[in-house]
Amino acid sequence: MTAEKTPQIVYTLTDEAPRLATASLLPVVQAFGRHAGIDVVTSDISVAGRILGQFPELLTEEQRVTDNLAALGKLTLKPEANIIKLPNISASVAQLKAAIKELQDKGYKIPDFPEKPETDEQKDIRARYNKCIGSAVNPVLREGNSDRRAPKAVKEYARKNPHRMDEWSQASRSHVSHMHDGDFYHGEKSLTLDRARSVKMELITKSGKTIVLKPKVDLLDREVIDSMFMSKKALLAFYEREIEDARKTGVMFSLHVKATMMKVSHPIVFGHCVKIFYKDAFEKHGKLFEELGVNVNNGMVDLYTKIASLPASKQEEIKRDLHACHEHRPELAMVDSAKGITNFHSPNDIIVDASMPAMIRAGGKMYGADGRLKDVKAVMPESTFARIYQEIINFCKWHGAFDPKTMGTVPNVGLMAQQAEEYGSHDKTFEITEDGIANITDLETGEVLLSQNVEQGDIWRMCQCKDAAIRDWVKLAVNRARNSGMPVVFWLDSYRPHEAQLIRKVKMYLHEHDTTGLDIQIMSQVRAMRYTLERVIRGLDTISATGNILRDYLTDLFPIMELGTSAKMLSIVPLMAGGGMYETGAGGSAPKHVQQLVEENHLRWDSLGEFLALAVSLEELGIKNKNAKAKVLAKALDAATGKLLDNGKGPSPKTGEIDNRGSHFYLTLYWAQELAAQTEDAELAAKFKPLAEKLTANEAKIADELKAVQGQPTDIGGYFLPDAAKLDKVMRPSATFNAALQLIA
Ligand SMILES: NC(=O)C1=CN([C@@H]2O[C@H](COP(=O)(O)OP(=O)(O)OC[C@H]3O[C@@H](n4cnc5c(N)ncnc54)[C@H](OP(=O)(O)O)[C@@H]3O)[C@@H](O)[C@H]2O)C=CC1
Ligand SMILES: O=C(O)CCC(=O)C(=O)O
Ligand SMILES: [Mg+2]
Repeated sequence: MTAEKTPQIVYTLTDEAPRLATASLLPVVQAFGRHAGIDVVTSDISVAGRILGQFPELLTEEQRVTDNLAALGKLTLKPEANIIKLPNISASVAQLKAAIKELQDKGYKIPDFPEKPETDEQKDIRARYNKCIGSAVNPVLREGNSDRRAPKAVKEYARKNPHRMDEWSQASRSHVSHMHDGDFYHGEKSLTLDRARSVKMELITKSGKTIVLKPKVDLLDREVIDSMFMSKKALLAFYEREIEDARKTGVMFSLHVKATMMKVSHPIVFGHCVKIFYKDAFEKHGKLFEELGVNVNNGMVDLYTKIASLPASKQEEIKRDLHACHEHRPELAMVDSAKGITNFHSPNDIIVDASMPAMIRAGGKMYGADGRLKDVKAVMPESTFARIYQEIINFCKWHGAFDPKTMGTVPNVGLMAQQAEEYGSHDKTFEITEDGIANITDLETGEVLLSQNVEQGDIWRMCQCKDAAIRDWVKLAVNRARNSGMPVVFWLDSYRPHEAQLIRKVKMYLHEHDTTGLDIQIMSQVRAMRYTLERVIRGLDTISATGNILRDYLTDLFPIMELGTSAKMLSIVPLMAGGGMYETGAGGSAPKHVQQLVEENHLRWDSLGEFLALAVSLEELGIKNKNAKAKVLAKALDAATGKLLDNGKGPSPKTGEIDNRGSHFYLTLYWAQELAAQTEDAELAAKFKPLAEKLTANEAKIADELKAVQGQPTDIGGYFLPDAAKLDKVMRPSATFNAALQLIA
């Protein structure tokens, strides 16, 4: 991004499949945009780029990259912001280490990841790397609340071309297990501030020490703050019970967390489960594991990597002992049964928002080690949100699988602005070192605002939610209700202290709007799910207005049921400062897709989310800058996207059939045809006519050129930092298509 010129649309360069797709789509977008006087500039916020941005002093002049994320974060606070944000990796420690290794191998002199930082220098390095772990991008850029929905054309397409849904049986034994006490829900305390205050978080230990965990947090007037903890004792007892229950009853065991977004608490929650499951082996080898620095909060992959340095016989012994644990444990659900990757391999492999819908779509089943689909106990320790999944499972058992041909749609209006709720909790989450009292205390007056009795090992955290963010969220929900004609349900549980505070604010802020004729209700999550599903099967639509976690969970869950994937969602973040961020889809960066490209030169990534986001971005830009050409581009793009869906020109997962590049070609063809045919702007029509003609005449030839490259391995020169020239060559393999694009260059 250049500082001297104000970019009009910022297109982010991210990771994995979306990064690859960008190499093919962006040149088209830039070429089209130019004719409306729009500069489409890029901003690299990939995990590799973010790592390099942390160590400018260790890099050569050419290697150095600017801190694009910080710059983009600032841009979101300006009214002219117009950002297209593609999904990016929220890195686990294992992924981060792999990225560091790749960069080092490429000659970037960045330091190793310090496992156990001791010196000040190591601590500094670790602190910089910590900024690149987990969900590090989204909370910075999402300076607005979230509006995610399936556009009408997409929903219609799904109704006409329903995806596969596996059957549900009433005899299914699949279920969700969550804690009934001792979790974050159970002991939560919450209040709304009476004025701006600065607070500290401190632990007064039983032995009389005062440990300041967070010296200062500045809070705004009317902000909601929460203090909550998860009891380690209760969590371990819960795991013991559920593991044993799965064994006794003969269902598979699976664990589901969101370790990327809850990047401090959930890895700990995950690690405890692994240690309990393999308790005997951990008891026997615990000391050795400690010496090796094994940390299964990062998954069993960490253990296997670290023991690889041991003599072969010792490794064998450990593996035998781990294996022996399986004899008195239930069968474990697999992430990849062909490769022997279990549910415990890495916390990032079992991200709730993606893993639970996949299980529900598969008739409540997951894969076992033998590659067969089986009933499963889905363990999600935190009760707050786990219950919605049990409710939808109950519903499927009773009513059978959803029917994409007839089911209604469930758009979401999600609270996430200004680091709302869990997003802002990472630097306020602590693993308690000693029994004591955990206080949130006013720095000036010494008043203890919220207090909890905690024990060693408990996870204590504070969440915040700013008043302005809540007010904006209510406004967005009302606007969406008005514009769509759909009822809105706020999924809020009055028994949960944080949400009781929100309910008061929602009721208050609803009065700021004209809600005549609108159907707006507030229900606890379980009731809201039931109510919504009763409508869904009757073909009725219902907007869910939720907090941050359910925003994430529901915007994968419903799209996956309705459309087969969350890639087809329109995902808008109206920024509170007046700008817009247009996210693409609601899912992730599909690492499996990269593997297929490298092995078979086929990219199955569907850029529909990008097409939808781009159309809204262009339209907004047209409205704000009074740029009529941008509006024409937007309208033509929407029409082209509709045509692409109607003609079935989305990518196929199968090598040898149309892939991502093929679908980009068809989008370009239809977009050019629409522009050539429209009558609103004669100049644009004249400009795009030759391109439309050329592409139309060469359709078969280009489609063949794009298919011909498939079926053999290819090289993009890296995983986290692909080689730009190689990427360009792989992602733009049709000479005829590339030459045609020159017509509008
Ligand atoms: N907004 C963001 O930045 C987000 C980032 N992430 C990050 O993405 C990474 C991977 O997450 P994971 O949980 O595996 O989820 P993904 O959404 O990347 O993958 C799950 C599956 O969804 C399908 N899918 C998702 N998007 C598309 C698309 N555009 N086209 C076609 N299929 C698609 C694919 O299924 P199939 O191939 O079977 O068809 C894919 O294997 C993590 O690092 C995670 O943190 C996750 C969510 C949002
Ligand atoms: O920030 C992340 O890691 C993922 C966010 C996500 O899954 C979503 O926004 O749907
Ligand atoms: Mg998500």
